Amino acid sequence: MRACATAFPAGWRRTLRKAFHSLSPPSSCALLGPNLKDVWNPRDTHFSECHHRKGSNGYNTEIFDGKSIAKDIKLSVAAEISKMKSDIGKVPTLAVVLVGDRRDSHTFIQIKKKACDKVGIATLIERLPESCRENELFDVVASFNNDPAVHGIIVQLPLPQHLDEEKIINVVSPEKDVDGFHPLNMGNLAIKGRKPFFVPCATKGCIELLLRHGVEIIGKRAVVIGRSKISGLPTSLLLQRHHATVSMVHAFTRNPEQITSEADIVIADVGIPKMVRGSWLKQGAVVIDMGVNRVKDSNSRDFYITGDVCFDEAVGVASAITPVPGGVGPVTIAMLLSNTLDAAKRAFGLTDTTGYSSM
Ligand SMILES: NC(=O)C1=CN([C@@H]2O[C@H](COP(=O)(O)OP(=O)(O)OC[C@H]3O[C@@H](n4cnc5c(N)ncnc54)[C@H](OP(=O)(O)O)[C@@H]3O)[C@@H](O)[C@H]2O)C=CC1
Ligand SMILES: Nc1nc(=O)c2c([nH]1)NC[C@@H]1CN(c3ccc(C(=O)N[C@@H](CCC(=O)O)C(=O)O)cc3)C=[N+]21
Repeated sequence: MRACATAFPAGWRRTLRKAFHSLSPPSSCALLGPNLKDVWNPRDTHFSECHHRKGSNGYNTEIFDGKSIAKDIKLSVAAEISKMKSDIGKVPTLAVVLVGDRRDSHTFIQIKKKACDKVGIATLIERLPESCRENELFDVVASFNNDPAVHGIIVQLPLPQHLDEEKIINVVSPEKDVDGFHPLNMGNLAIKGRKPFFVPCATKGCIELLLRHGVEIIGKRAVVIGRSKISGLPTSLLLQRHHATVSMVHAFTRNPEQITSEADIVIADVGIPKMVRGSWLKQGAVVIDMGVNRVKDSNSRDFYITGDVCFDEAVGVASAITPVPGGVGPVTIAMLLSNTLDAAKRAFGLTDTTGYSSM
């Protein structure tokens, strides 16, 4: 803590100290319920409609529909916000910080803003130039931390190279950290029995897809390919809290296909288009493809979106797979809305949660 704090200016040290003192949610934290189980059951779990595709071997693969699950979650978030508005005259507010001009980041922010507008979440978007100094970014985050009218804060990643991502994530108030990237939230996710304020949205999206389709996780072998803080690492942590036996594959893993081919559940979060081949999968495995990669079409000047898994090869081998687009992505956005609603409920002293934020 001391080594970390000395790197910040005086005002920031105060903010940090305040954040660290108010951090650890008590184990009886009402938001997450007094007797948190390590298995997270979304309140409205119901099994989604099935779509199938037949492989060349005649084996059917179920295609999980992320869009319809996202729609369902958004409807229940919108209904709660509408009730909140009529009961107390307030709505949740999400603050978004966007640094630089990355096209993909602008697209993601547009998607998030549109989704917020639809369910009644107010947004404040702060755009900073690519060249902005670390202190300017700290100041923006601090002003959102200190503003009681702001309930959730996200700093869109990746940041330009000269900015230290970890330092900036550290100063987002953990109670407003709807991305769930703050080390306190990540640490509490890692430790059995502890309750993070928020779980990262893509991770929740991934587990929600499994639960809604009745995929058994307890005791299963799961492999997560990728260990980023945005999705690979927290997804492995949440899977272990659901009692899966989890292996991690990363850039230094030798023979990844040997590990994936023994897994009941394969989660790909690498950022390499179609890296996971059909031959990497066990017959009957459930595959969650978190990759969202923009690839140039060889026949035109257009780009198309594809996942980390070779979808056509996986059909006929996997028992189920998420498509890209239309799989984890839309559920991730829905989870951001749900986390923001929960942040506002906490701030307003409304303890009932949507059931999507806790475990
Ligand atoms: N659907 C959604 O909601 C979301 C989708 N994404 C998508 O997920 C993908 C990954 O994004 P992100 O996690 O931010 O990426 P990062 O670049 O932060 O992380 C990539 C991870 O993949 C690992 N990796 C890289 N090359 C290999 C390889 N050859 N074999 C095995 N592992 C490898 C890296 O390992 P190492 O740690 O050793 O470097 C690293 O852990 C992207 O396509 C992104 O768009 C991301 C977030 C949300
Ligand atoms: N602070 C922060 N939080 C994040 O959660 C975060 C981030 N930074 N940086 C980038 C990654 C990526 N990510 C995605 C979210 C939704 C879709 C999504 O909606 N995908 C659609 C397609 C989107 C499109 O058309 O481009 C789909 O898969 O169907 C994808 C990727 C969140 N991330």
